[in-house]
Amino acid sequence: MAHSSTLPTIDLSAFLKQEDDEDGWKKAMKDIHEACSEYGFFLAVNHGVPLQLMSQALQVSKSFFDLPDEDKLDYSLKPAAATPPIDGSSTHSGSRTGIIIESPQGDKFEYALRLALGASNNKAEYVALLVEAKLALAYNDSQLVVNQVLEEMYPYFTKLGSLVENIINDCLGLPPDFLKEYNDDRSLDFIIALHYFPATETDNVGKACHSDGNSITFVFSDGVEGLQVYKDGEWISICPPEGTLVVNIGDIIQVLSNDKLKSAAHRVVRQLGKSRYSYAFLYTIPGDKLVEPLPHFTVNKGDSPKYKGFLYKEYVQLRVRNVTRPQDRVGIAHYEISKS
Ligand SMILES: O=C(O)CCC(=O)C(=O)O
Ligand SMILES: [Fe+2]
Repeated sequence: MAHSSTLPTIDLSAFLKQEDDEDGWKKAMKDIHEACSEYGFFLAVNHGVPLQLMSQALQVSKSFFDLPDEDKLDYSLKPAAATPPIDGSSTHSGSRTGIIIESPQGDKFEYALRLALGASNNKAEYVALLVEAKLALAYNDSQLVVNQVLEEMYPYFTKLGSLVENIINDCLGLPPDFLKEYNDDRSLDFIIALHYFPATETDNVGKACHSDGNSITFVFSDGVEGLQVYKDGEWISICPPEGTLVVNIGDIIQVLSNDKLKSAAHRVVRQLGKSRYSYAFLYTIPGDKLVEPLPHFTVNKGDSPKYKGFLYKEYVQLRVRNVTRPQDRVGIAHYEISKS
């Protein structure tokens, strides 16, 4: 297993090529299992997303975020106009307005809007877009350029999400297609283009320490460092080479697997004098799914569940409800069953 910035780098080509490569396949499975149990993160190469598309996406993102704020805010949905926030308070984080290019239609959208606002409460601006809502967009020139690239990227990431989910299914020893059948609706997956501002002398928080609330996340960035993963009391800086994807397990998989796989804490630290651009693709599950430790990892093995069950949408709402009060933010520990 190669290590880059101490995170394992895994070659996914064995899963993507036509001809059989049983050895490559077995090795990658073993490496992914180890990485996801130990770090909750790995780096992926030969992942099937065209490298040229990834670099084009970063270019497009830079030109979009370079627009004057007034122009960008024209594309922003005002959250207050969308719906009253869940707890009656403002969902705006205060420091910057999230830039959401979206069409305000239906629950799914509003849910995703809150999700996106909640996910980025720090010194970054971002464009978030639901995979399935893209067709409802009213295009204009500036949106078009971002959207074209996003649209082109979706099928690759959706395919990759399903591939990695399947690998995880097999790593966990679940019945074939178990996770695929559980996670059978792609409409809440979304992609975020992020722009982190340069750090100041007094503030370098780009994204505060968090674990991802979804199922699996894929991130790529412009080579400026910033992402850090927490492991054994230390922060590991991750700066993957261009074209490499950062893949991480989210809270859902951690709960389903009763902690067999890890949803690791991570953060983004801004650099002095440098902007940083990244994209995150969030593979989620439908909001009405019950998330609880599966019997395969509890009763069937004589182990106690480590979490109470919950509906995914309830968890999302809890996560974003206190976006203005970081001290009240809720993470997966909220559902932990205490050991005493
Ligand atoms: O920008 C990054 O590198 C990571 C973003 C992230 O952690 C997230 O969107 O959850
Ligand atoms: Fe994250």
